[in-house]
Amino acid sequence: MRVARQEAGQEAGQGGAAEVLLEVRNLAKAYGGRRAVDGASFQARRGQTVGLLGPNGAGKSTIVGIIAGILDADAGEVLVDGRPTGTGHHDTRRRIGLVPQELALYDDLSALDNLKLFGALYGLKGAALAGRCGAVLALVGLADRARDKPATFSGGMKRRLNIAAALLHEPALLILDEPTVGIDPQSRNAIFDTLEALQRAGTTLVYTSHYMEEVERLADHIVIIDNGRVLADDSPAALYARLPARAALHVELAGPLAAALAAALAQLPGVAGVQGTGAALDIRLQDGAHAIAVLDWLRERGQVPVHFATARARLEDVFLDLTGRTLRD
Ligand SMILES: Nc1ncnc2c1ncn2[C@@H]1O[C@H](COP(=O)(O)OP(=O)(O)OP(=O)(O)O)[C@@H](O)[C@H]1O
Repeated sequence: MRVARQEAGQEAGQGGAAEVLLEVRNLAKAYGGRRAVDGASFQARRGQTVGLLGPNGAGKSTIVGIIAGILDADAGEVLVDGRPTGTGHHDTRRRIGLVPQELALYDDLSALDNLKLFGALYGLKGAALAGRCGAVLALVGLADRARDKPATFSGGMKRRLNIAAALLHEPALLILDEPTVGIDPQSRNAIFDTLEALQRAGTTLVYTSHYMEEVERLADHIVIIDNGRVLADDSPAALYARLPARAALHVELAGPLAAALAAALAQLPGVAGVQGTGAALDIRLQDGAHAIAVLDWLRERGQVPVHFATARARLEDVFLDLTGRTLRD
């Protein structure tokens, strides 16, 4: 998959490093007095998948709305292929497809007629429109449901139809705003299959999510957003390398741990942090070897775990380290 994406960049004539397709510079937007986006900058190279990761309210939808030209920024600019997007720049906007969080489908029309309607809005007609409708339905795995109405679809199937609609005009950049929220695992996998096919074809993707595991699976670059600001902008491997805690120990005790013991636990050598209250604790460790010493320390104080498990650190912990909060509080 990565090889195919590199080739897509090379076809664009850039040799090893693909050229920048999307450039977001110092975006800012406030609603009333509240800053939703506060000086956010990042790039997507051609053929790359950028994961925009942040908790609810971080500003992701506002950023992608500005990129897609459906919201105006207070400051900053968005360039696609070096040219501005936004009001009055229809040619550039045509290079972008947006799959919004809110579904935009007509329940009374068949899946195919929905697509014909969206395609007509992009100026497609006749055989070209029919061909694109067939191609995008096949890509999202809904070819056999073309004549059915979205009213009869599951939430995940509706979302796949929404992705199909955003692809009709063959955008170079596809933006997906939390496309898997509230859908069944089967549709989630179907969406990932579709996105991986698009990656192989060289489409640049911007994927917003508050699920690190999704971003980690799909993205070759991760931009972490909180309070409208970019906190980190790196490859998954580089983000892993930053983690001060490389392992985690989950412990369930017979009863709640006294506050004084919890405080002492957090100070033990090799312990990078303790989360959780009561009997269930998540202890972050500089490396997995410290788990034995921590378990011994607890046992010596009469705190024998009823259950424990160790795990390697997750990329999600990068957010915790940056903000002191989890992605999903
Ligand atoms: N139309 C609006 N009017 C007022 N405030 C808004 C509006 N849209 C967003 N906000 C606020 O701006 C901030 C950023 O919201 P945004 O929807 O961009 O975040 P998000 O990261 O996409 O979150 P979510 O995952 O919940 O959609 C939040 O504080 C939100 O309440």
